Amino acid sequence: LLNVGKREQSLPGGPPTLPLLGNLNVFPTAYAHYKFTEWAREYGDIYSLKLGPQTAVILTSMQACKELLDQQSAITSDRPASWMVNATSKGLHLALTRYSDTWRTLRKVAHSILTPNAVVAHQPIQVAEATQLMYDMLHSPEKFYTHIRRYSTSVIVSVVFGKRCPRYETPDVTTFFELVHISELCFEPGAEPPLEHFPFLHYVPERWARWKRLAKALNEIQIKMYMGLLDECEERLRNKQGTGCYLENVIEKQQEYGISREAVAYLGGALLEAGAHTTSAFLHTVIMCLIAFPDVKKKAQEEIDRVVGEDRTPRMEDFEDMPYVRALIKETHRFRPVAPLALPHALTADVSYRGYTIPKGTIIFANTWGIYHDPEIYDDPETFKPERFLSSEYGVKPGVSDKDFRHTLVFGYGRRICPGMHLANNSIELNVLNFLWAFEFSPPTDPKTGSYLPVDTWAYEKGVLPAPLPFPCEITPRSASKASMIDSEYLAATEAFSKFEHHLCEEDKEWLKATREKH
Ligand code: HEM
Repeated sequence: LLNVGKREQSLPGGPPTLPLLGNLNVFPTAYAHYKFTEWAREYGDIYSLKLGPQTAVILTSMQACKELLDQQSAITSDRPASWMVNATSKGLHLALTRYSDTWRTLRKVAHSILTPNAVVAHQPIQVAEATQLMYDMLHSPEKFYTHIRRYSTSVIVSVVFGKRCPRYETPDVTTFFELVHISELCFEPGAEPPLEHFPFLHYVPERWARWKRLAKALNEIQIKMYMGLLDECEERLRNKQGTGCYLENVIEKQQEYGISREAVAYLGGALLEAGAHTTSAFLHTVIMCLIAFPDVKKKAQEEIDRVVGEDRTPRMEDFEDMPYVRALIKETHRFRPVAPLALPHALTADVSYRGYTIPKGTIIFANTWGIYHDPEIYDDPETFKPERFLSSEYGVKPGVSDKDFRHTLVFGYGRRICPGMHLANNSIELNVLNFLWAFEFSPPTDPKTGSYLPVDTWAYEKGVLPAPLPFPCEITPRSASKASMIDSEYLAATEAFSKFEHHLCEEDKEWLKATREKH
């Protein structure tokens, strides 16, 4: 017991520890990336924390992340042992499950739809949904925040489960965001006590154990939603109304893949959970930056006006001709990374690194936020400046080596790197082009003075994947001809939508009929 909480000699240094607790008394329970970054400036790019008997190591340089997580990925690709993960998804959640045969199978199956080539097949529905997003923002701009959430959910539910969500009020969307909320509570650092180390906690009755109640609530909602969507896929296949969606393909090859029906449902659910909230959080941040930094918006709009002009809507191919818009997207990832600490990795064997011995079972946090906000690497890192990515490939300041950098840093590390990044990039590129082409974005004005109100670019949710908190924004079409083009393109998208509309509820069908008849 005397040694519990004490930092072993072989570990990298870190904040002073207390007996038994280690650093638990100072471990941040919200916005952990800020505190981890503050400690990195004091203890260096690799330091350790003791969470009772558990060790965690925090990496805050590209060199350490590359050498440990990318190059030694055979032993650094586990996830931390978690009672919560088992209780909520029986270890079948691709993003959270341990590095095991189950993970390998799920990852292989997921990979088959998410390669750069495979995602091309899903572009028509992505383009159609992005058109609806413009349509929604045109007709009810005050609800832009939820329109974006609807978009990102509908794209993944269509691609994965073959069913779209035309409204934010569509039951699948509201259920999903309820699920995301409970899930954030379940997986916040500190939500679950160290059950592996203090097994007696397993016996705490549910009414006193918040973690047990949260797990139960999450599990119930996941099972109901994912199994329901799987049932609908099977019904469409039986009725020969297949959409070509991902789960329909998996169901047909289920025996070949050797995975259970429950695992198929959880795989779909994991893709939805990992893909929808991340994409919408990024798009919200883009809009926040456009209103907070009007000079950037102006330059990006000048570029899109030059390349696309007034007479047509943007196309994916236009992106290649827009270096400034590309730089804007890279700077948004740097300025407010969607996953500031990626997802935690864990070691399946002891690792020797820079003279330290880091034991098997250690949790590794890659501090993407700390890397992207390091003043030794980026000139004025707290300023939003896409130009930095025009003057150097990775945006680093002159004289700094960028040999360890890669553009996929925001998507994580090693064997756990995000398998959905190509699908995500298509959504990001398409919508950023559409936003800049179609709309004028500005902060609300003070009714007394008429001047713009300040935008708080720090107002983010708590959690592992913090999204901007809802914020006010004035959105108007850039011209009347663009507004009417958006209406007609929305109508033209009806065909691309139709095969994903078999299982819509009555309210959705009525809403669609009404909006289509209007034009
Ligand atoms: C802006 C959008 C996105 C960002 C920034 C993002 C970022 C990330 C990050 C940082 C990780 C953790 C990697 C690690 O552990 O090192 C991750 C994992 C994952 N992402 Fe994404 N992601 C995005 C969109 C998507 C989409 C659209 C999908 C699916 C359709 C997806 C599916 C997954 C899955 C399944 C994992 C878990 C992989 C595993 O543990 O093996 N993500 N993502």
